[in-house]
Amino acid sequence: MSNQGFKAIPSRERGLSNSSLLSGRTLFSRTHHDASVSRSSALSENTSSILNGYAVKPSPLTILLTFLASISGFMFGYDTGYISSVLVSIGADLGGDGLSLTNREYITSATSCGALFGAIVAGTLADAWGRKPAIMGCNLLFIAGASMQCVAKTVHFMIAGRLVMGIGVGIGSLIAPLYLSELAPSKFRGRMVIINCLAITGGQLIAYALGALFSYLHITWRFLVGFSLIPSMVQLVAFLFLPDTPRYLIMVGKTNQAAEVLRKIYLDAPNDLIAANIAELSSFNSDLDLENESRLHKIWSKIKEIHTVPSNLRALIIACGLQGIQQLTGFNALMYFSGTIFEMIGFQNSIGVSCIVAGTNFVFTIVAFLVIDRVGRRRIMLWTVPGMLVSLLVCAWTFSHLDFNTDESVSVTASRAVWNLLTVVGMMSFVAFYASGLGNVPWQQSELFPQSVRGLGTSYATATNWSGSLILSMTFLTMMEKLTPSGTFIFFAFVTLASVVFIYYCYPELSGLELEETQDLLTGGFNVKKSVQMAGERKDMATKLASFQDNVTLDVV
Ligand SMILES: O[C@H]1[C@H](O)[C@@H](O)[C@H](O)[C@@H](O)[C@H]1O
Repeated sequence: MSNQGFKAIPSRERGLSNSSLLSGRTLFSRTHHDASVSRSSALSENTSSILNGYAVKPSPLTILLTFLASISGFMFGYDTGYISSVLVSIGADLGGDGLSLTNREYITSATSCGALFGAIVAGTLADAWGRKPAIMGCNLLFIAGASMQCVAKTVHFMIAGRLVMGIGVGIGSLIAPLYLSELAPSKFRGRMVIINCLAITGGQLIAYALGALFSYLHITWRFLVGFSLIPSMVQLVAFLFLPDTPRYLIMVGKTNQAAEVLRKIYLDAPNDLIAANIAELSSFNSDLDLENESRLHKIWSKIKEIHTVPSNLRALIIACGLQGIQQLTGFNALMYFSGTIFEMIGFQNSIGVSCIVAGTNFVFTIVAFLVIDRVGRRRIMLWTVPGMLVSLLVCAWTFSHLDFNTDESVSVTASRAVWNLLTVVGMMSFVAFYASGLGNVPWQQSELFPQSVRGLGTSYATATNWSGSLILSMTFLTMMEKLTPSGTFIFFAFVTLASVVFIYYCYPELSGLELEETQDLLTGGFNVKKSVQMAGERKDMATKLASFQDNVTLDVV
């Protein structure tokens, strides 16, 4: 097939934004006279939206890529999830009389430290090598890290294995949602990224459940770690045969390959439309302007671009803000320490109770999956984050009626049982509200940034996430001791209140927007009101298009 129709032209030669949208549109309408096209172009804004109309349901390739890319999410969840039961079962396997508290802390936080480092470099790697090689690179790190842990005989070697695996987790936590966002037709984008979140929470649940099962059956923890080798090998081998995202391929000028992938995503779309779409996407590609620059110069230009272009800076504030509040509102404290908390208030089976937290998290991620593209990111957040706030206050209140005496076995009186039950209900409702919104929406981060700084921007945001997770895991138990459990949960409630204000004023509705349209929206302000109005218009347009298609089908019949 000829490359002529969609030769990538540097943006400076063509002019950006609206004019480029026009060029794609005009090229398309000039070259295509199909009836279905003129009806779409009458209703749509750019070729991506027109293409979107052809994605009635996700194509087989889209489904395959979504599930295979989400293995990275599974690894993220499984690797952060199995450690709590491994720590309990290691005993003296790493030498000495068993693990000291400090060693436990080092082994646990090595993964978060590695992940923080991985997140910082991941965006730049993804831009330099491509999304697909970055996914394969993190598989190699998973495999190396897990193998090191399986054979570890000393604490130091175990920590090194956790660190190597952590770097893979950090890179994977950025690349999988980035890969999915760049691949997805915009009407499925939210759900496709949430499938990766389902894999994270599912991985955590499976790790907890297997941990409980293995310790019950007295199976060595090394098998629990070794199990993680299977999904990483599957993903590594599968990606040898799978493509990179069309947007990345266009970014590096491989337009023929991009066309091939687009054809498999939008099965019924005419070739001219795909050519026009590639021409349009190329016009957003400022990387072509830097074609002859050194790699270091390119990186520096991107760093400058993300801080000095106001719309990029706003995107950065939103992405880092959401990732920061995802962690600092305290969810992972429950994920990592719910067993400890429940033990403190007199529950016997702490691993079982931790499964309840992980299970609720997983189930409500399914709820988010079902509603995100229909209800919208902003609306979900404005409904669920206040719910988290109320649940945290309930927990603070019930904690104040409980005696946190870890040394004595507490006899369970009737009134204590009621407070215990209320505490569990408060925590489960906190987790449910979290998982329906804040647990997932921040991972839609890629849609905030334009192609040229998408890798870098998501690196900042993912690094914020891992820093928050590290801070929380290092301070939570101390906070419980110094501020009291009620005080700690009131602190989280304050952070949650501030988050509601942040979301209300700074987070526009991005559902249904093409990735290239976000930059326009964030120009001149956060434009929250305008975004809500545009979301309404897009919904109307989708309804009109659907009824138009129905009528055309009826006419044809
Ligand atoms: O989105 C995920 C998910 O909510 C996980 O359950 C949590 O452990 C992660 O920190 C978070 O990033």
